[in-house]
Amino acid sequence: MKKPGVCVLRTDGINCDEETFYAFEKAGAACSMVHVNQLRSGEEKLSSYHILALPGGFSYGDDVHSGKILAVELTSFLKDQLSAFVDSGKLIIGICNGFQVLVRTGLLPDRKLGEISTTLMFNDSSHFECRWTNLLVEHTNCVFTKNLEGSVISVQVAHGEGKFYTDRDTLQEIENRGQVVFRYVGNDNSPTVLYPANPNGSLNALAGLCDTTGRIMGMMPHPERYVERTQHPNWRRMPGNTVPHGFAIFKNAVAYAREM
Ligand SMILES: NC(=O)CC[C@H](N)C(=O)O
Repeated sequence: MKKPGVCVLRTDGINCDEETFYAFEKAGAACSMVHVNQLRSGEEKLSSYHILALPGGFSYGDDVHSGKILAVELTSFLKDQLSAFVDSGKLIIGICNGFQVLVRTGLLPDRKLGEISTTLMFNDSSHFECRWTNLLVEHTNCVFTKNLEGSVISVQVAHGEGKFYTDRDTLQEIENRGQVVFRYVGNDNSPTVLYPANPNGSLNALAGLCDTTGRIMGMMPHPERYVERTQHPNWRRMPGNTVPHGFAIFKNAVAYAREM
């Protein structure tokens, strides 16, 4: 069976492309590193792929606002390609900087290119947060978290601008439509807005969300950093058959794409 194709999008400052590439290849996809300029020149086309992966990092050095410049490239030079990709029902995952890009294109929360209704802003702690966090996986129609619903997973965060923020009505709509996929949880496994379990102060402890189709998902934590047991600091004390928590997200995406 032909492997689903993943476009791992690169540009200046992206630094989690290699791990994202590795995670999707391990999950059974055929990945390509594609620089945004290759899409802009026509050398590469989004339509050649089943999944668009926006990796983490510091695209364009986080100048203006983290993810902003790449978001502008996507909603201007690549608007038609991106719209066609979304309308064809394909998958998009945005991890950390990639999530910041997705909210600044308007693809999240409502697939409205160019209409920004939410943001990821500076952490309440006012500094870069880089450590492991625990996330509750909510019951949603998100393709990436199938069969993970109700579980608590451990995933790393590494960001300076991770606080999810929006107006009260938009937040209520996101909640009412069941678009919140991940929430930061404390030691009692319940969602918290309290530091340090919530590393940035995100409203409603929101760590990731999807659009209403469940095919576009963005999250601040890095699942690609936990697709091998030995990536966890306690791996020596874990059973040999431990399934790394981040891996299921990539496996779900590839399984869905195989059926497309
Ligand atoms: N790891 C990342 O993708 C970081 C995203 C962004 N540069 C921030 O610091 O918030």
